[in-house]
Amino acid sequence: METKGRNILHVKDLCVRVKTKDGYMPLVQDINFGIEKGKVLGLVGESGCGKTVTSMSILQLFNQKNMNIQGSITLKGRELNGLKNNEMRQIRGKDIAFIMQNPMNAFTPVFTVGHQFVETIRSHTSLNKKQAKKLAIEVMQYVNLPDPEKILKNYPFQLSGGMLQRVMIAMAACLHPAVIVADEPTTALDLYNQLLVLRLLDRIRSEYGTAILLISHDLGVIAEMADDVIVMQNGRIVEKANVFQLFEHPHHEYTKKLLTTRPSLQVEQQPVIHML
Ligand SMILES: Nc1ncnc2c1ncn2[C@@H]1O[C@H](COP(=O)(O)OP(=O)(O)OP(=O)(O)O)[C@@H](O)[C@H]1O
Repeated sequence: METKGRNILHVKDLCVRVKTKDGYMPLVQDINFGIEKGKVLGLVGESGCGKTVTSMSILQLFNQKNMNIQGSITLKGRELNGLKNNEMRQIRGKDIAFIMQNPMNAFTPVFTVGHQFVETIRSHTSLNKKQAKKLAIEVMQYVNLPDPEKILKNYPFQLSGGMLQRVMIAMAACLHPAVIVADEPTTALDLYNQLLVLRLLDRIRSEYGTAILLISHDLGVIAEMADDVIVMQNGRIVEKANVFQLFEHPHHEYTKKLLTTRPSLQVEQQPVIHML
């Protein structure tokens, strides 16, 4: 999990501190992990343990005036930590995509889904509007979204959460990023849409070799999807292991406690969904 050479994404000694009136306060510390091409790394831990802070730091989404990020975050060997906003904008979406819990937050309410999809494609490619729209439709067909032309004409609020999440995944997938950071991508969805989204992510991983950092509090999702898992508690990694090892022989007391509350989603026991 940590051999830097094979890792597409490598995080070393990450420490994130927030500025307060009493000085800097650590939110996450000593975070070390790597993800190889085509692999899924699960990140689990209770609410507030630092999962989102870790993912936002990887994507350099924090305002550097309030947040101090130390350590190294390399994507295909390139250091991301400390890059300027305009440099990160070139990388986000193209080389590393972010899928967040609430897809509504990913879209601007005042523009149509199509406008936002096409502009995202155009900001990373030399395609003109017509070509970008064609690509958007192709990718939406790839993720089995019904009637892509109609969806593109909709505003975000006109689509269901599940539909919007799949559009966001289509947007994330269309530029074949090396890494997808998916922060609780299924939490806001009903079971049917959870399954669709997980299968889509798995398809993108297997077809494009995309590495996925999958953040979830749902150990059922992690068990289905992840190759390796890291467990966080109070801003630190307390355990790292292969998924089978973690579920069968958890070492840390906190991991054992998490596993006793294990739910929920048994993907293989669900009816087959004919979409992929
Ligand atoms: N922008 C911020 N400024 C100050 N503190 C923050 C900020 N973002 C997160 N925190 C704090 O950092 C800690 C970790 O939060 P984080 O959102 O990473 O947790 P999480 O594991 O993702 O939780 P959840 O599962 O509920 O999303 C929490 O104590 C949170 O209050």
